[in-house]
Amino acid sequence: MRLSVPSREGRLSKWGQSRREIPMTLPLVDLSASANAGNAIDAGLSTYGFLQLANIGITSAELDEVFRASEAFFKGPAVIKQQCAYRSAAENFGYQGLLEENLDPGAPADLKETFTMRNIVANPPPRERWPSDAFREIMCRFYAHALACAHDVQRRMAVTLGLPEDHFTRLHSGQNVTLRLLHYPANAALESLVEPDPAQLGAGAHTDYGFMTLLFQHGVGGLQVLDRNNAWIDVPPRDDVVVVNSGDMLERWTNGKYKSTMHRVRAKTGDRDRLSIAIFIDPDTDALIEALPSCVSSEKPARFAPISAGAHLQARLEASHKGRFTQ
Ligand SMILES: O=C(O)CCC(=O)C(=O)O
Ligand SMILES: [Fe+2]
Repeated sequence: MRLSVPSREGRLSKWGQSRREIPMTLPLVDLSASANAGNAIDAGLSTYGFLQLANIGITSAELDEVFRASEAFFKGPAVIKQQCAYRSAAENFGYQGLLEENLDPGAPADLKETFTMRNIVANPPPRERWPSDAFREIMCRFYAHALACAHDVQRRMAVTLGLPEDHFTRLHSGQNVTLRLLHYPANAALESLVEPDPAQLGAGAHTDYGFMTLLFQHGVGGLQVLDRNNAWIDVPPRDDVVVVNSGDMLERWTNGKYKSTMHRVRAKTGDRDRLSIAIFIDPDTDALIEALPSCVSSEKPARFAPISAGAHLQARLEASHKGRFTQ
């Protein structure tokens, strides 16, 4: 089954109407300090679809190790990148180079390169698809820990929504949970490789596809979130927080209560490359996403038709590939 992807204009105007103004600083929720973190997460995702979480359980040493491996890979030889090349949306694993993805399918291709890793603990691709054994071990360890931390957040969210604690975790085994390293080269590097279109972005405007995304930035900014006045608000990098945003499926699950907010990454114009790490917490393929009874009432009838998570993810990934990967 293929799902249609709304046009860029349609999506922009839809979010333009439903979102609140985004403050200069996103809400910050400290998981270790607040017994009511679930309520604060609920407030942030209902109001903005974005927030910052502190003390999620991942240490700066762990993050540094992943960022170091990421930097070494992206700086490394093209032959290794090609050995790990991305093959298909169905597999959702491997290296994509500059201009190989359009997160906004209606805009020029993204000025970034990525290494994507779906379901790598339960079902890792063979050894020869990885840059090295050490890289694979670092990524698998980080993936497992990040998923455990995300499950902790999901348990708090379920309780706040009046659901059994495991309501979301049991549908997020890892089958579609995806770790992604992203590299946005600075201008100098870009100019030597491609001729940038002035309208071209690091990552085109988009909403995320799944339940939620955890995003670690690393000193160099560029992430922007669209507010209801159609202004792009910078999300400055902080080493001590993870940015969390709700995706399309969580918006549907909560009947629009939690927003799947449009965001993008500016093209790098400074002299420093940007690195980020995203973990897409996406539901298992057979999960049926339909509005939670507690989010539907006579005043708020169900706004979205039920969908299968797998079909939605596949359709959005394929739209961003524009026929580049056909295997
Ligand atoms: O790299 C970033 O800061 C954001 C990337 C992003 O939004 C995505 O890959 O969905
Ligand atoms: Fe995103």
